[in-house]
Amino acid sequence: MNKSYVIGVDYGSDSVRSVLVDANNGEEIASSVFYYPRWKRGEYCDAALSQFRQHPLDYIEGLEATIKDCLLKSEIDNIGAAVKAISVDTTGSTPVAVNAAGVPLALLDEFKDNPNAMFVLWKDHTAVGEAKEINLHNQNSSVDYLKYVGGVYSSEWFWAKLLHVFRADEKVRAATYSWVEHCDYIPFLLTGGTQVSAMKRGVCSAGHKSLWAEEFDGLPPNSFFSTLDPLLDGLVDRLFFETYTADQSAGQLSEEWAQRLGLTTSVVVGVGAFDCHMGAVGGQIEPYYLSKVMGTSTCDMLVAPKEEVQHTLVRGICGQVDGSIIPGMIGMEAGQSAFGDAYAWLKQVLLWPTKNLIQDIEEIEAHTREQLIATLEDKLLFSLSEQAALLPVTATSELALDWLNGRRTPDADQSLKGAITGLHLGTDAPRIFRAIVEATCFGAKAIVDRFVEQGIPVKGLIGLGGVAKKSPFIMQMMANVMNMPIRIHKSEQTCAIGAAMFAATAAGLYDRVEDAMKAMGQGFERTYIPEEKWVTIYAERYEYYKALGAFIEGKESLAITV
Ligand SMILES: Nc1ncnc2c1ncn2[C@@H]1O[C@H](COP(=O)(O)OP(=O)(O)O)[C@@H](O)[C@H]1O
Ligand SMILES: O=C(CO)[C@@H](O)[C@@H](O)COP(=O)(O)O
Repeated sequence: MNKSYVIGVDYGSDSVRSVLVDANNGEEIASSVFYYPRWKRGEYCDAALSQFRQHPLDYIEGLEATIKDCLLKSEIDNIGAAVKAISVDTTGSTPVAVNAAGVPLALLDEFKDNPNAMFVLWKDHTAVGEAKEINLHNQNSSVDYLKYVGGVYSSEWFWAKLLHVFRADEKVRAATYSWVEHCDYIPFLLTGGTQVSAMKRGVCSAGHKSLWAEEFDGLPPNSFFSTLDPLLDGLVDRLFFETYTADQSAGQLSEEWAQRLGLTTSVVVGVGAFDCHMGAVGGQIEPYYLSKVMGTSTCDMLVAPKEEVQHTLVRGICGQVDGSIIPGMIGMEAGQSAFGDAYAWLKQVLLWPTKNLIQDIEEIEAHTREQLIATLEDKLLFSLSEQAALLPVTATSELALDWLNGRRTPDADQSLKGAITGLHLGTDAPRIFRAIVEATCFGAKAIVDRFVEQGIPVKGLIGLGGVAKKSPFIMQMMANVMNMPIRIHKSEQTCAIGAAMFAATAAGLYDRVEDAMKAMGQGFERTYIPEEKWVTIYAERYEYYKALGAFIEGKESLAITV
């Protein structure tokens, strides 16, 4: 029997990963990773301003390189003809300004080095002011357009970002015809789209970030946006009306891309969606289980049958959208803006002297310096975890707040900041690390609490993503803090595998993505069980965490009024 293969492409924050998968059983034949070169050099970004932009060429080069690499590594004869479909997931909201042909402005010579003409990465928070304005504007609207996105609009999302760019850059504004999400752009590119008006937009990005809802007959009307800012007048008519679930086809591979990749034009390209949504499917999500994709940030995904939850609005999450994860079910998303990024921050602080001062020590040869830095970079989090695991936890241990990149859920507010308290002369690096890890676990508990308070039961936890796989220390603490077992999925590339499952469904190899999930899912590798002896102290400290959060929030609003 001829085998069928599918490709899943997962665009993360730092790299794009592709997997070539046997569509019958989910066996991973090959995988390939490409780190965005311009992003790695820190180009077009300014962390102090929370500006994070990505050049479309980083994405396009990575797409070609990883898919070709997978095909080459597979060593399967005539593999090009056996690939049936490609699906793509990306971070989001990561939108870009495009011309009428759907070309991101940064691909035009005039804008090639202009960060405002590039993709505005999910973690770019330059639009904090615009998000606040959208929230106020909605309060004065006769229709609550934020009801399906948790009642609060975030600076991480589509409208806040595009309004910010329009205000900041007149030239970009004048050249813009429409705006598109990264996850909708890549399928459009692969299918050779030439008119942005014909681009198939996914319901996932549209519903969670752009305020598209069936109840509103699509996006909010032009009057909502033109009264927010006249610069937005008319834009909504150049965006989109229809949306599609990710099990549908966006078209077939164009002649140009078939040639570039060594595939055929009969390859089906699936409709795109966000990484964590496809990741939840790759990680075999079940109704009312919170699938936690734990990487740079977390995305906490939950599905529930439509008939059971369609009248329950959950406040303060990142949206509830019909079909955003599994077609036919309501997909709910919540998350933390910094999870692994909080550990990465501490790592960078601790490595600062090594990275900076060591350059001046002539006695150390250049390659030894580089080796030393690389080794420390590799080992630091593992070794901090080992030491932190040995520490006692008491009511007075150092306490931290995880809002280093603002707070996504509950109740998005990206202007909030992190904090560490309870420091003393005995506080060392492992103790600070322990407190930060604990804070990220408390942040995760606040999300579960919010779902439960709002009438959505959480029956269990599924752990996915880099941190879930790499850190037994963090996962055990998560189980202890939550007082709930957490099952870790086997898959190393859950998001890309999820994309491959959607590709197989879009190509018609399965009727429903649930069937693909069953046939291609890799199962779970281990479960962390709460340790009785720690549960009580974490429950006590969680109350301190909430009090610290309330204090910091109160202090900030005081500072603003002063
Ligand atoms: N040993 C470790 N312990 C805890 N966190 C880690 C460890 N190694 C890497 N990380 C964190 O994992 C995050 C990257 O997660 P990953 O899922 O690989 O990427 P992405 O979020 O781009 O999909 C980084 O923020 C990093 O700080
Ligand atoms: O916010 C979303 C999706 O809504 C994610 O794309 C974003 O958190 C990025 O995820 P990563 O942490 O890079 O895996």
